[in-house]
Amino acid sequence: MKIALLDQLREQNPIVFNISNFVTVQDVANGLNALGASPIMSEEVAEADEMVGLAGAVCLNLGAFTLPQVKQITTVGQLANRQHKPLVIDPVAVGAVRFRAQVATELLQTIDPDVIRGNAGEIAALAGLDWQAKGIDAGQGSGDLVTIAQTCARKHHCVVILSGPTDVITDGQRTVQVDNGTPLFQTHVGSGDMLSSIVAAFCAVEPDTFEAAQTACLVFAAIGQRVAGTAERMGAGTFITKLMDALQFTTVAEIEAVAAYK
Ligand SMILES: Nc1ncnc2c1ncn2[C@@H]1O[C@H](COP(=O)(O)OP(=O)(O)OP(=O)(O)O)[C@@H](O)[C@H]1O
Ligand SMILES: Cc1ncsc1CCO
Ligand SMILES: [Mg+2]
Repeated sequence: MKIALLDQLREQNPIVFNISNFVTVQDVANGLNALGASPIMSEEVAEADEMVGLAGAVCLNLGAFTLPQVKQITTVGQLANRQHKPLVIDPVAVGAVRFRAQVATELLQTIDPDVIRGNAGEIAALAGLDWQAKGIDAGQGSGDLVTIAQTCARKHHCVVILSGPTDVITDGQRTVQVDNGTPLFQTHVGSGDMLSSIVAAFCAVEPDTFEAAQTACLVFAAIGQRVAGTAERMGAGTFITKLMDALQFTTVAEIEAVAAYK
């Protein structure tokens, strides 16, 4: 685990090009910015080539697309592949909505992501395994999470992050599990979207995407865990405010002190 990559990220301040959703776009921009990356968003396909060109990595969030946006998302993904920029996909609610699953499946036939980041319901759907997803949430299932993540990684030939109380990060062969975190993440819609964009930021500074992905998960979850530990009864509003502060100020040493992974 290369936790020191956080210092490298802050030093390099990589540009991360995000196609976000209208629900969480501001969290994604401010989360990246607070951590030390440089976010940029766009909805216009005419500037896609230039945008991908200036980015260190690209994150495509499938949270609330329209059909014209699917065209833009596909073009941006293809440009990222062509320009050899790391590409992260967040397949929001593909386990709960058939239309989304169909669009995501088609997208994955035309572009090659470096990382797919989703919760159990989303990753199980892309793995083709049984699970009862609930809207944007993970939902219920009885399958083994490591097996689900590995199946998805082997099927789509990329690194997969299955996030939740424990994050599973795998390239289909190697697997790491991050136990840090706090249930407070679930009180803020967009925690997952922030994580996906932060994974892209780490991919921009570390060519080994398996290393980048696991470090991003550990850094984000450990920072949230430290925030949760600062008050006995913290609510959703305070958590996100303090999380933004902590993304900015938490040091590598402070993360190393709480890091829990196997
Ligand atoms: N119960 C939990 N305990 C500890 N950490 C958690 C818990 N649930 C989620 N997390 C953490 O929250 C972050 C977001 O992951 P999550 O799986 O909730 O994403 P998501 O379902 O896509 O969220 P959303 O779509 O609402 O943005 C990750 O860092 C994960 O480790
Ligand atoms: C609530 C919601 N609906 C579509 S996207 C989104 C935010 C989580 O990605
Ligand atoms: Mg999500």
